[in-house]
Amino acid sequence: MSQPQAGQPVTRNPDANHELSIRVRDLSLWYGDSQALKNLSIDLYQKNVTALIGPSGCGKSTFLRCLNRMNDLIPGVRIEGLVEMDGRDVNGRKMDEVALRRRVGMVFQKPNPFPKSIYENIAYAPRMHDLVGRKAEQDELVERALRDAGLWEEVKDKLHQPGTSLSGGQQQRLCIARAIAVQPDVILMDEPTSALDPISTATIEDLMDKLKKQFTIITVTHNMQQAARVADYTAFFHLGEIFEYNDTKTMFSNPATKKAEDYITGRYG
Ligand SMILES: Nc1ncnc2c1ncn2[C@@H]1O[C@H](COP(=O)(O)OP(=O)(O)OP(=O)(O)O)[C@@H](O)[C@H]1O
Repeated sequence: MSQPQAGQPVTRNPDANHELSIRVRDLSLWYGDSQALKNLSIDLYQKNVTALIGPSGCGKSTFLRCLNRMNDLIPGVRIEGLVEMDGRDVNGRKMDEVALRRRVGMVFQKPNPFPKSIYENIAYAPRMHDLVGRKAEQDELVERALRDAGLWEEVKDKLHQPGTSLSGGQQQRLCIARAIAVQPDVILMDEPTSALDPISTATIEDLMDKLKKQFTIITVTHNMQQAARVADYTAFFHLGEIFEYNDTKTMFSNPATKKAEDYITGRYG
Protein backbone atom coordinates (compact mmCIF):
# COMPACT_ATOMS: atom_id res chain seq x y z
CA MET A 1 0.00 0.00 0.00
CA SER A 2 1.39 3.43 -0.86
CA GLN A 3 1.87 5.82 2.03
CA PRO A 4 -1.12 8.12 2.41
CA GLN A 5 -0.81 11.89 2.46
CA ALA A 6 -0.85 13.51 5.88
CA GLY A 7 -4.41 13.66 7.11
CA GLN A 8 -5.68 11.12 4.60
CA PRO A 9 -7.63 8.25 6.17
CA VAL A 10 -6.67 4.59 5.76
CA THR A 11 -9.71 2.54 6.53
CA ARG A 12 -9.05 -0.85 4.94
CA ASN A 13 -9.47 -3.90 7.17
CA PRO A 14 -6.22 -5.45 8.40
CA ASP A 15 -5.16 -8.80 6.99
CA ALA A 16 -6.54 -11.34 9.43
CA ASN A 17 -6.84 -15.09 9.72
CA HIS A 18 -9.73 -14.81 12.12
CA GLU A 19 -13.40 -15.55 11.67
CA LEU A 20 -15.62 -12.55 11.19
CA SER A 21 -17.76 -11.55 14.17
CA ILE A 22 -19.41 -8.31 13.06
CA ARG A 23 -19.40 -6.75 9.62
CA VAL A 24 -20.24 -3.05 9.41
CA ARG A 25 -20.81 -1.27 6.11
CA ASP A 26 -21.52 2.40 5.42
CA LEU A 27 -22.82 3.03 8.90
CA SER A 28 -23.93 6.61 9.52
CA LEU A 29 -25.67 8.04 12.54
CA TRP A 30 -27.24 11.42 13.21
CA TYR A 31 -28.30 12.93 16.53
CA GLY A 32 -30.98 15.26 15.16
CA ASP A 33 -29.15 17.29 12.47
CA SER A 34 -25.69 16.50 13.75
CA GLN A 35 -23.88 13.59 12.08
CA ALA A 36 -21.82 11.64 14.62
CA LEU A 37 -20.81 8.63 12.45
CA LYS A 38 -19.87 8.98 8.80
CA ASN A 39 -19.99 5.94 6.53
CA LEU A 40 -18.10 3.57 8.78
CA SER A 41 -17.08 0.21 7.36
CA ILE A 42 -15.16 -2.29 9.46
CA ASP A 43 -14.79 -6.04 10.00
CA LEU A 44 -14.51 -7.07 13.66
CA TYR A 45 -12.92 -10.44 14.33
CA GLN A 46 -14.03 -13.25 16.62
CA LYS A 47 -12.17 -14.09 19.83
CA ASN A 48 -9.93 -11.07 19.67
CA VAL A 49 -9.79 -7.80 21.53
CA THR A 50 -10.36 -4.76 19.33
CA ALA A 51 -9.65 -1.35 20.86
CA LEU A 52 -11.45 1.77 19.66
CA ILE A 53 -9.27 4.81 20.24
CA GLY A 54 -9.45 8.48 19.27
CA PRO A 55 -10.04 11.97 20.62
CA SER A 56 -13.04 12.84 22.74
CA GLY A 57 -16.29 13.22 20.82
CA CYS A 58 -15.12 11.32 17.70
CA GLY A 59 -17.90 8.71 17.93
CA LYS A 60 -16.36 5.70 19.68
CA SER A 61 -19.15 5.19 22.22
CA THR A 62 -21.81 5.96 19.63
CA PHE A 63 -20.31 3.27 17.40
CA LEU A 64 -20.16 0.78 20.28
CA ARG A 65 -23.84 1.37 21.01
CA CYS A 66 -24.69 0.63 17.35
CA LEU A 67 -23.46 -2.92 17.89
CA ASN A 68 -26.23 -3.73 20.38
CA ARG A 69 -28.76 -1.14 19.23
CA MET A 70 -28.58 0.90 22.40
CA ASN A 71 -28.81 4.06 20.31
CA ASP A 72 -32.40 3.08 19.48
CA LEU A 73 -33.29 4.25 22.99
CA ILE A 74 -32.11 7.82 22.30
CA PRO A 75 -34.80 10.15 20.89
CA GLY A 76 -34.05 11.83 17.53
CA VAL A 77 -31.42 9.32 16.42
CA ARG A 78 -31.31 8.27 12.76
CA ILE A 79 -29.14 5.36 11.65
CA GLU A 80 -28.29 4.15 8.14
CA GLY A 81 -26.11 1.27 7.01
CA LEU A 82 -25.42 -2.34 7.79
CA VAL A 83 -24.37 -3.99 11.06
CA GLU A 84 -24.26 -7.70 10.36
CA MET A 85 -23.78 -10.62 12.74
CA ASP A 86 -23.86 -14.14 11.29
CA GLY A 87 -25.24 -12.77 8.05
CA ARG A 88 -28.15 -11.02 9.79
CA ASP A 89 -28.61 -7.27 9.73
CA VAL A 90 -28.78 -6.23 13.36
CA ASN A 91 -29.34 -2.59 12.50
CA GLY A 92 -32.23 -3.42 10.16
CA ARG A 93 -34.21 -4.63 13.17
CA LYS A 94 -34.30 -8.17 11.78
CA MET A 95 -33.02 -9.45 15.09
CA ASP A 96 -35.15 -9.14 18.20
CA GLU A 97 -33.62 -6.61 20.61
CA VAL A 98 -33.72 -8.92 23.62
CA ALA A 99 -32.06 -11.72 21.65
CA LEU A 100 -29.43 -9.30 20.35
CA ARG A 101 -28.56 -7.99 23.82
CA ARG A 102 -28.12 -11.57 25.01
CA ARG A 103 -25.60 -12.15 22.24
CA VAL A 104 -23.89 -8.78 22.66
CA GLY A 105 -23.25 -7.90 26.30
CA MET A 106 -22.05 -4.54 27.57
CA VAL A 107 -19.82 -3.36 30.40
CA PHE A 108 -19.88 0.35 31.18
CA GLN A 109 -17.29 2.82 32.41
CA LYS A 110 -18.82 3.02 35.86
CA PRO A 111 -19.60 -0.34 37.48
CA ASN A 112 -23.38 -0.62 37.68
CA PRO A 113 -24.42 -3.74 39.62
CA PHE A 114 -28.17 -4.23 40.04
CA PRO A 115 -29.45 -3.33 43.53
CA LYS A 116 -29.56 -7.06 44.29
CA SER A 117 -27.33 -9.68 45.87
CA ILE A 118 -24.10 -10.77 44.20
CA TYR A 119 -25.82 -14.08 43.40
CA GLU A 120 -28.87 -12.44 41.84
CA ASN A 121 -26.72 -10.06 39.79
CA ILE A 122 -25.51 -13.16 37.94
CA ALA A 123 -28.54 -15.46 38.06
CA TYR A 124 -31.26 -12.96 37.10
CA ALA A 125 -30.63 -12.64 33.32
CA PRO A 126 -29.97 -16.34 32.62
CA ARG A 127 -33.27 -17.11 34.41
CA MET A 128 -35.09 -14.50 32.32
CA HIS A 129 -33.64 -16.03 29.15
CA ASP A 130 -34.59 -19.56 30.32
CA LEU A 131 -30.96 -20.62 30.24
CA VAL A 132 -31.21 -22.21 33.68
CA GLY A 133 -33.99 -23.93 35.55
CA ARG A 134 -33.28 -25.75 38.78
CA LYS A 135 -31.56 -24.04 41.69
CA ALA A 136 -28.56 -26.37 41.31
CA GLU A 137 -28.13 -25.22 37.71
CA GLN A 138 -28.26 -21.60 38.80
CA ASP A 139 -25.71 -22.24 41.53
CA GLU A 140 -23.40 -23.84 39.02
CA LEU A 141 -23.76 -21.01 36.54
CA VAL A 142 -23.19 -18.34 39.20
CA GLU A 143 -20.00 -20.08 40.31
CA ARG A 144 -18.76 -20.53 36.74
CA ALA A 145 -19.38 -16.89 35.77
CA LEU A 146 -17.73 -15.62 38.94
CA ARG A 147 -14.76 -17.93 38.43
CA ASP A 148 -14.40 -16.81 34.78
CA ALA A 149 -14.48 -13.19 35.96
CA GLY A 150 -11.79 -13.96 38.56
CA LEU A 151 -14.07 -13.04 41.47
CA TRP A 152 -15.21 -16.36 42.93
CA GLU A 153 -12.58 -16.72 45.66
CA GLU A 154 -13.28 -13.19 46.89
CA VAL A 155 -17.07 -13.51 47.09
CA LYS A 156 -17.92 -17.20 47.52
CA ASP A 157 -18.74 -16.72 51.22
CA LYS A 158 -20.91 -13.65 50.73
CA LEU A 159 -23.02 -14.39 47.67
CA HIS A 160 -26.14 -13.02 49.34
CA GLN A 161 -24.65 -9.65 50.20
CA PRO A 162 -25.52 -6.72 47.92
CA GLY A 163 -23.39 -6.34 44.78
CA THR A 164 -22.92 -2.71 45.74
CA SER A 165 -21.07 -3.76 48.92
CA LEU A 166 -18.02 -4.73 46.83
CA SER A 167 -15.10 -2.47 45.95
CA GLY A 168 -15.14 -0.61 42.61
CA GLY A 169 -12.82 -3.11 40.93
CA GLN A 170 -14.80 -6.06 42.31
CA GLN A 171 -18.05 -4.46 41.16
CA GLN A 172 -16.64 -4.14 37.65
CA ARG A 173 -15.68 -7.83 37.66
CA LEU A 174 -19.20 -8.60 38.92
CA CYS A 175 -20.56 -6.67 35.91
CA ILE A 176 -18.28 -8.70 33.64
CA ALA A 177 -19.50 -11.92 35.32
CA ARG A 178 -23.07 -10.75 34.75
CA ALA A 179 -22.32 -10.08 31.08
CA ILE A 180 -20.71 -13.47 30.48
CA ALA A 181 -23.37 -15.43 32.43
CA VAL A 182 -25.73 -15.37 29.44
CA GLN A 183 -22.95 -16.74 27.19
CA PRO A 184 -22.82 -13.85 24.70
CA ASP A 185 -20.73 -13.93 21.53
CA VAL A 186 -19.51 -10.38 21.95
CA ILE A 187 -18.73 -8.19 24.97
CA LEU A 188 -18.66 -4.44 24.46
CA MET A 189 -16.65 -2.47 27.01
CA ASP A 190 -16.87 1.31 27.22
CA GLU A 191 -13.77 2.54 29.07
CA PRO A 192 -14.10 -0.36 31.53
CA THR A 193 -11.14 0.64 33.70
CA SER A 194 -11.22 4.43 33.63
CA ALA A 195 -12.94 4.59 37.04
CA LEU A 196 -10.55 2.06 38.63
CA ASP A 197 -7.23 2.15 40.46
CA PRO A 198 -4.09 0.74 38.75
CA ILE A 199 -4.27 -2.68 40.47
CA SER A 200 -7.94 -3.21 39.58
CA THR A 201 -7.12 -2.00 36.05
CA ALA A 202 -4.37 -4.59 35.70
CA THR A 203 -6.73 -7.30 36.97
CA ILE A 204 -9.36 -6.38 34.36
CA GLU A 205 -6.74 -6.25 31.60
CA ASP A 206 -5.58 -9.78 32.54
CA LEU A 207 -9.19 -10.85 32.53
CA MET A 208 -9.75 -9.45 29.03
CA ASP A 209 -6.80 -11.49 27.85
CA LYS A 210 -8.35 -14.67 29.28
CA LEU A 211 -11.91 -13.93 28.17
CA LYS A 212 -10.97 -13.38 24.53
CA LYS A 213 -10.46 -17.15 24.26
CA GLN A 214 -14.24 -17.44 24.63
CA PHE A 215 -15.64 -14.09 23.55
CA THR A 216 -15.11 -11.30 21.05
CA ILE A 217 -14.23 -8.14 22.98
CA ILE A 218 -14.58 -4.61 21.65
CA THR A 219 -13.36 -1.95 24.03
CA VAL A 220 -13.19 1.83 24.02
CA THR A 221 -10.14 3.20 25.76
CA HIS A 222 -8.32 6.51 26.20
CA ASN A 223 -5.37 4.67 27.66
CA MET A 224 -2.84 4.02 24.88
CA GLN A 225 -0.72 1.70 27.04
CA GLN A 226 -3.84 -0.33 27.70
CA ALA A 227 -4.72 -0.54 23.99
CA ALA A 228 -1.16 -1.64 23.23
CA ARG A 229 -1.25 -4.23 26.04
CA VAL A 230 -4.66 -5.82 25.53
CA ALA A 231 -5.81 -5.28 21.96
CA ASP A 232 -5.11 -7.49 18.96
CA TYR A 233 -6.60 -4.88 16.62
CA THR A 234 -6.99 -1.14 17.00
CA ALA A 235 -9.30 1.25 15.18
CA PHE A 236 -8.49 4.96 15.32
CA PHE A 237 -11.57 7.17 15.15
CA HIS A 238 -11.46 10.78 14.06
CA LEU A 239 -14.40 13.17 13.60
CA GLY A 240 -16.92 10.36 13.17
CA GLU A 241 -14.81 8.30 10.77
CA ILE A 242 -12.64 5.24 11.23
CA PHE A 243 -9.45 6.89 10.08
CA GLU A 244 -7.11 3.95 10.45
CA TYR A 245 -7.57 0.28 11.40
CA ASN A 246 -4.83 -2.27 11.81
CA ASP A 247 -3.35 -4.94 14.02
CA THR A 248 -2.29 -3.19 17.20
CA LYS A 249 1.41 -3.90 16.80
CA THR A 250 1.54 -2.21 13.41
CA MET A 251 -0.74 0.63 14.47
CA PHE A 252 1.52 1.46 17.43
CA SER A 253 4.91 0.82 15.80
CA ASN A 254 4.23 2.10 12.30
CA PRO A 255 0.97 4.04 12.00
CA ALA A 256 0.01 4.81 8.41
CA THR A 257 -1.40 8.26 9.09
CA LYS A 258 0.08 11.28 10.81
CA LYS A 259 -3.15 11.81 12.74
CA ALA A 260 -3.03 8.33 14.30
CA GLU A 261 0.67 8.75 15.05
CA ASP A 262 0.07 12.12 16.72
CA TYR A 263 -2.80 10.72 18.75
CA ILE A 264 -0.92 7.61 19.88
CA THR A 265 2.16 9.59 20.86
CA GLY A 266 0.17 12.25 22.71
CA ARG A 267 0.95 15.03 20.25
CA TYR A 268 -2.65 15.38 19.05
CA GLY A 269 -3.82 18.95 19.56
N1 LIG B 1 -27.25 11.29 23.33
C1 LIG B 1 -26.66 12.17 22.51
N2 LIG B 1 -27.38 13.19 21.98
C2 LIG B 1 -26.81 14.09 21.14
N3 LIG B 1 -25.51 14.06 20.77
C3 LIG B 1 -24.75 13.07 21.28
C4 LIG B 1 -25.28 12.08 22.17
N4 LIG B 1 -24.27 11.22 22.50
C5 LIG B 1 -23.18 11.66 21.84
N5 LIG B 1 -23.46 12.77 21.12
C6 LIG B 1 -22.51 13.51 20.27
O1 LIG B 1 -22.00 12.63 19.30
C7 LIG B 1 -20.59 12.85 19.10
C8 LIG B 1 -19.83 11.57 19.39
O2 LIG B 1 -19.94 11.30 20.80
P1 LIG B 1 -19.39 9.97 21.45
O3 LIG B 1 -19.76 9.99 22.89
O4 LIG B 1 -19.78 8.81 20.63
O5 LIG B 1 -17.81 10.20 21.29
P2 LIG B 1 -16.61 9.46 22.00
O6 LIG B 1 -15.54 9.34 20.99
O7 LIG B 1 -17.08 8.21 22.65
O8 LIG B 1 -16.20 10.53 23.11
P3 LIG B 1 -15.48 10.32 24.54
O9 LIG B 1 -14.13 9.74 24.23
O10 LIG B 1 -15.37 11.70 25.08
O11 LIG B 1 -16.34 9.41 25.37
C9 LIG B 1 -20.22 14.03 20.01
O12 LIG B 1 -20.28 15.20 19.26
C10 LIG B 1 -21.31 14.00 21.06
O13 LIG B 1 -21.54 15.29 21.57
